[in-house]
Formats: sequence, structure tokens, C-alpha cells
Amino acid sequence: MKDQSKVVLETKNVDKFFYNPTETQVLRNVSFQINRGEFVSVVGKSGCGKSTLLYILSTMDTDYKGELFMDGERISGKSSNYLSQLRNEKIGFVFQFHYLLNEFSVLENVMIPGLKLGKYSRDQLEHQAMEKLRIFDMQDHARKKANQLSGGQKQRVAIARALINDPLLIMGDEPTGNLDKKNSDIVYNKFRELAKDFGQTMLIVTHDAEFAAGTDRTIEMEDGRVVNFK
Ligand SMILES: Nc1ncnc2c1ncn2[C@@H]1O[C@H](COP(=O)(O)OP(=O)(O)OP(=O)(O)O)[C@@H](O)[C@H]1O
Repeated sequence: MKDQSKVVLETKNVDKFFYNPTETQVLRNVSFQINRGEFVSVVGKSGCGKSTLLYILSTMDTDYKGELFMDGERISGKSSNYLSQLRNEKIGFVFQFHYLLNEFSVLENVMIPGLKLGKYSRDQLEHQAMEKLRIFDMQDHARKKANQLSGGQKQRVAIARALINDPLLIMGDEPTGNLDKKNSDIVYNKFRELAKDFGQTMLIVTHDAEFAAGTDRTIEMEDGRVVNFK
């Protein structure tokens, strides 16, 4: 059951340093809130800190200063086991490359994060996976092996997979970065639909200006800082 607090994700004064070989600060005093149902993009020049920020927000990097809250809960300082469970339960990931497993069917690929979480039976998961595939018009491909799909189709399956545990939040790192214009548009429209029809909260890093312009809000970064968020 999802918590119903309005703020889904919040950072307070997040700083990030790398130390190889000299100290470099790559995030500076990053503070913002993302509310339930918002479709948010993160933009900025190469090297401004977008992926570093996403890695922290996704709870995979715990080596930062400042605080991170998810669904009203302070998660900075939690153990890696705790965070791993939290990620499986609350976050769906979409990357530039789909990372589907070629030896498994499309349906199995979508089910995998659900099997890992262990909350639902295999039958239930199969049913849920078909529902997610239907959202992306991929239900007729369910029994195919992942490597029989086109690039655009694979990315649609990857987004269906990110939805399998009904996540609080979808996080994406350049989900259209590897697609041509036609497939980027299809994927963007599916994200838009998820926001409109399902109130899905989403945070997507993108270089695609058109994609960013179509989101509800944009976090603009420059040299490790958030310079605009509207
Ligand atoms: N492991 C690391 N060690 C040292 N510096 C790093 C490390 N990872 C990233 N950086 C530096 O941190 C800064 C931010 O990198 P980051 O990958 O977050 O940028 P980005 O905005 O996502 O870039 P791009 O759009 O090219 O993906 C860059 O100057 C990068 O060189």
C-alpha cells in the first residue's frame, strides 16, 4: 500500500564530492521537492552533475552530505539492506540501454523485479506483467524472446518492467537517448500517458529538449547546482 504523503522525494542541502585524486565538488547545496503525480525532467550540460544526482536519489550512492527523504521518510543513513529493499519496492528504473535479458521472454523480463521483491505469487505477477505490457501495446509480443524485438519495442518493455511493482517513483537516465525520433516520441507519449492516466510520479534525466519541454516541471542544473526548477 502506497503512503499518501504529498511530497514523494525531497533533498535538503545535498553536496557531493569526489576524491580522485583531488577533491572536486560536483553537487552543491541541492534542495528540492517532488510531489506525487509530477512528471519532472532534469536537464543541464554534460558534466553538470545529473547522473551523480540521480545515483544519490536512487539510493545507490550513500556517500553524500545533506539529507534525502522518500515518501516522508528520512532515508539518509539507512543500511544498504534496507535501501535495497526500499529500491525494489518503491523505485522503477529506466536506463538509456534497456538491459533486457535476451534469453528470457518479454513476459519474464517484465516479471523479474517482481520475483525479486517476492510480494506476489508467480501467477499474480504474470497477470500484472501482462497488464503492464498492454499499456505499452506489447501484449502480443509477451512470449517472444527479448532479442526478437526492435530497439523501440525493447525500451517499451523496459518501462513496463519498471512498473511491475507499482513503484512510488519512476527514475530514468536518458530513456530516449538511444532511440530515433519516431521511437523517442512513442516512449515520450507513453510517459505522458503514465502521468495523466495513472498519476505516476516520474523523474527523468534527459538531453532531449523536446522531451523536457513536455514534462510538468524541469530541474535545470549548472555546475552542480539547481539553477532553476519550475
Ligand atoms: N567517479 C567519479 N570520480 C570523479 N569525478 C567524477 C566521477 N563521476 C563523475 N565525476 C565528475 O562529476 C561531474 C558530474 O558528472 P555527471 O556524470 O553527474 O554529469 P552529467 O550531467 O550526468 O553528464 P552527462 O550529461 O554527460 O551524462 C563531472 O565533472 C564528472 O567528471
